[in-house]
Amino acid sequence: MHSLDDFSGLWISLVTPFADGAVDHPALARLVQRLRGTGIAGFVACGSTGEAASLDEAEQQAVLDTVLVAAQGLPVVMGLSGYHLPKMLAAVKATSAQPVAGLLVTAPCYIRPSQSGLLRWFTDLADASQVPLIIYDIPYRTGATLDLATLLQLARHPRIRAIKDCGGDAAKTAALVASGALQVLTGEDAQFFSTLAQGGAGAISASAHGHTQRFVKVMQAIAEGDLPQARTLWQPLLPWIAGQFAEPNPGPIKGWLAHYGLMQAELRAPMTVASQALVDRLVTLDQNLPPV
Ligand SMILES: O=C(O)C1=N[C@H](C(=O)O)C[C@H](O)C1
Repeated sequence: MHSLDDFSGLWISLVTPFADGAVDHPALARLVQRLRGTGIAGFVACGSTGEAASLDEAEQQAVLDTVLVAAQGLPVVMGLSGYHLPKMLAAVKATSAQPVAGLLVTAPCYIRPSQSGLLRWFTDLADASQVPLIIYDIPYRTGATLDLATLLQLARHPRIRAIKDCGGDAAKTAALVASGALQVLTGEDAQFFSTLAQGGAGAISASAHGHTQRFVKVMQAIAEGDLPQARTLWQPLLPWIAGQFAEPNPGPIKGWLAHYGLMQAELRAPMTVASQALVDRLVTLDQNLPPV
């Protein structure tokens, strides 16, 4: 699967399993194989949920290789983040030459550029890429806020197609969806329903590693205009989603996956495993969910 025009649907922002300090490639491949037939649109490798910040370049490439093989043709988007423009340009060039559907790219973290600096950053990266870019708007991680006007200007670039919206600004989300300029994918799992109901294109989600078919069915019900059915499926999931972010992501989802024997609950420092109390709470919530 190569470059994609349409990023709509549910994308799983994959965790990176570890075993004894190393990337656990067999567990990663099993996870992808387990999820690929659930009705999702595709996978994101090396997002924030994938602990990309703790992987060196060779490990990131190896994760991408494993996901591309295991996905068996389902689209794969690669996460890229940094604050050194020449290094980012090199990473964009090298990664976009591979069979990825797109790149998920953050604003530069820590340095807090102006809006014109952000415009330049994303334009330079999009110019260097052979595949579309999804702007990963996450000011609470990067320290940089992208204004609506900046995003609308970026949307004019032929290779900037979508936004992963963690902007925390409901008015900006609504205006972006209404503009039709970019496909809006929520990156805040609790806003899955509201983004889709407003006409957003989908989600890039960490928590949808679990109860994936329920997420997909909510999406389908909204697309069919069946809001009562969508609400019935969605509302019982909310405490579970809140639990997934009650401690730093991806500790809870890794703990939950480990509880079901799908991988080890291992993170790289300074990220930490979820508390046993939280994992127990998530498992109890699983048991109380009505069937889909
Ligand atoms: O890695 C991601 O993509 C996601 N990251 C968010 C975060 O910053 O923790 C959460 C979202 O579900 C997906």
